[in-house]
Amino acid sequence: MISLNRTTFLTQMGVSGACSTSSATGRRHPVSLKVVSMDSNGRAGDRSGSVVVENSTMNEIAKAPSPVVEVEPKSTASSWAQDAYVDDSAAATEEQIMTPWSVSVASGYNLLRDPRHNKGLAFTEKERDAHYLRGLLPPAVVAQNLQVKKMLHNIRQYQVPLQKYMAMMDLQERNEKLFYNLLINHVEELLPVVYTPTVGEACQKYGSIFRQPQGLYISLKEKGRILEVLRNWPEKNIQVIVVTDGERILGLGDLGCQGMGIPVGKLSLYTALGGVFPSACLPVTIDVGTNNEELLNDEFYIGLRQKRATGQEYAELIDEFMTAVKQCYGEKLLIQFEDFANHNAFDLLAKYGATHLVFNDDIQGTASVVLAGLIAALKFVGGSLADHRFLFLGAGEAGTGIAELIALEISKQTNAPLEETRKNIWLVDSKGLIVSSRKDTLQHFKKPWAHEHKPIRKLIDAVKEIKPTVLIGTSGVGRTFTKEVVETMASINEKPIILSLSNPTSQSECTAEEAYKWSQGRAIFASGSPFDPVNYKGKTFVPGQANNAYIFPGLGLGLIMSGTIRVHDDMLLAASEALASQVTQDDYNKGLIYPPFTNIRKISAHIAASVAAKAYELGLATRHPQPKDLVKYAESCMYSPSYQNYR
Ligand SMILES: NC(=O)C1=CN([C@@H]2O[C@H](COP(=O)(O)OP(=O)(O)OC[C@H]3O[C@@H](n4cnc5c(N)ncnc54)[C@H](OP(=O)(O)O)[C@@H]3O)[C@@H](O)[C@H]2O)C=CC1
Ligand SMILES: CC(=O)C(=O)O
Ligand SMILES: [Mg+2]
Repeated sequence: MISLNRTTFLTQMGVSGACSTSSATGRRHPVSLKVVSMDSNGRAGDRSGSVVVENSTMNEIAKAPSPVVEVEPKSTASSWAQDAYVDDSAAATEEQIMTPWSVSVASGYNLLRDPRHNKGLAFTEKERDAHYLRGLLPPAVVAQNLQVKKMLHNIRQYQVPLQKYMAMMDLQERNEKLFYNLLINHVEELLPVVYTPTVGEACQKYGSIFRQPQGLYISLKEKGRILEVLRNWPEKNIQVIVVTDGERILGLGDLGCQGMGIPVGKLSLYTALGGVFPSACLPVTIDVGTNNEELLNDEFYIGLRQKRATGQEYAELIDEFMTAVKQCYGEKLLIQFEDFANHNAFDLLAKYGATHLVFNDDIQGTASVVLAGLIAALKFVGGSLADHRFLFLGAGEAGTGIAELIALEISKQTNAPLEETRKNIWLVDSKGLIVSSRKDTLQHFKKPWAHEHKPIRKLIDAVKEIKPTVLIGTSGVGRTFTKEVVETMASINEKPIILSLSNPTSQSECTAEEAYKWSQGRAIFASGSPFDPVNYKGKTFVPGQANNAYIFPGLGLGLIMSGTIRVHDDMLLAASEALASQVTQDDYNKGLIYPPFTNIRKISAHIAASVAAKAYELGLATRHPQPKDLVKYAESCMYSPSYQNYR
């Protein structure tokens, strides 16, 4: 049995119009949300409580009275999306995974409560008649753009960012298309609401603001039953999972189960910025406990109240998860690891990189976005990457990930061995400069950076000694780029490149204002979380946002649309080059090394096309034939947040 998304199934079955049917009580009433689920024996049962279809087979369901059908616009996009959803040849059979098969058919009261299909006041008169909505809505019929205007107005009324976040999450749970229309069309204003910095505060307070669950929670309680848990998710055709175990949420540390805000936020960017269909996205939090005492003692904490499981217990749960999702969703499922602590992150990437389509956003996505910024920054500082010296504060996932990709790019450009190109890159961790005398005590991911040098304890001394042209903050500790550090960078360089990557804003190594003021307006500056433009001595400086959000949506789209089965470093390099190529002269004139997020869908299409092209070149793409114009193809694949007409 193939699995279909709701719309595809209904369209293929040729069903249209609304209908009446019998409920469990025998009362005739308009079909409301009908959710038919099948057990392993092919029997269907009710999952909504509104309509029961017992002992039905697929054919019987197909013959069932006609439900509401979305009329898909005739475009390549919808055909790609539908193809993508039905193409689960690599996935396990229904019998193997015992997944209940579900079809939702919404009308009437339940249609208004189905976020994927709800249009609120935008339902037309015809739709109100056809779908049993008469009387359930006030008389006004409004266009989607007016709804967007109203929501934006309402959100702007909130002074507290967390309230804006909650309003956005409520909207996502109420009317998905309106949520995405609003986010896509006001991305610069709303990205800081659904993403960093506000999502950080939301995770810290997730328990107390918890209303409607989002995403899938897999805790130690579900050990041995993960396949069964995946079955409870209403969508079967998942193309991308963002998963965290909550141990390193932004620079805020261990937030346990409350890290869920991150996969939810990242996946909403997959859709808004990269055009991946929301129904194909699955946010997951793996809860193995938390070592955060404050949360363990918080009466509103939503996770397991125990210390983190480690070692074999941890590994077994992750392994069961990785096996189950591949079995359920197939080999082409993209799994993005997010905000794991570094003592697990590198090992998970190495282990599953060989068997799954996995990608660590903190290590690889961050590396790709920073490399893009550095390529663009060469316009200001001249030379090639090989001419520069790099110093990092922070030698974890982000720091060593970026360092390695820079070294790889230089190695490719100069044909110098990787070991050689690493020598211009220095990292400082919490114990000081990473040098060879520390090698025996270093974690494995730091060892390649242990160069010959006398030990140096403090960042400022490392800056004076190494004389970097580029200073990158990946420490997760705010205000560590002090006045002295920035001034020293400015005394060494005409145009010092300073990137404060740590999130959220409170953890940024310095603010935009500090970077410009202390460097007398000479710094090329970008930060992980957004800062407002700064006025210094009558001139306006616009800081860029060096955040992996520029990369992962386009990278993910490129992998998905080409049916790629493994991530390769060359794809990260291709993504960097594609992003850097999107910085316009106008952006350079403003001092920017990243293009504005306003054009992000176009940028993502270019990134997706470059990644897909690389995947085809490497023989890792499985979707054939290769589309002629990959940029156009990527654009045509993207989810549209405009309402569809219901017959
Ligand atoms: N802008 C972006 O797109 C991204 C930003 N980030 C941000 O980067 C930060 C770090 O993330 P990640 O690399 O995953 O975290 P890790 O925990 O893997 O690494 C943190 C590193 O910082 C070092 N460190 C901690 N405190 C200090 C200090 N006071 N002085 C010097 N070094 C210190 C640690 O040292 P030690 O090893 O000795 O413990 C470690 O090497 C986070 O704030 C995160 O939000 C992450 C990914 C993407
Ligand atoms: C942006 C991001 O992934 C982080 O701060 O962890
Ligand atoms: Mg992250």
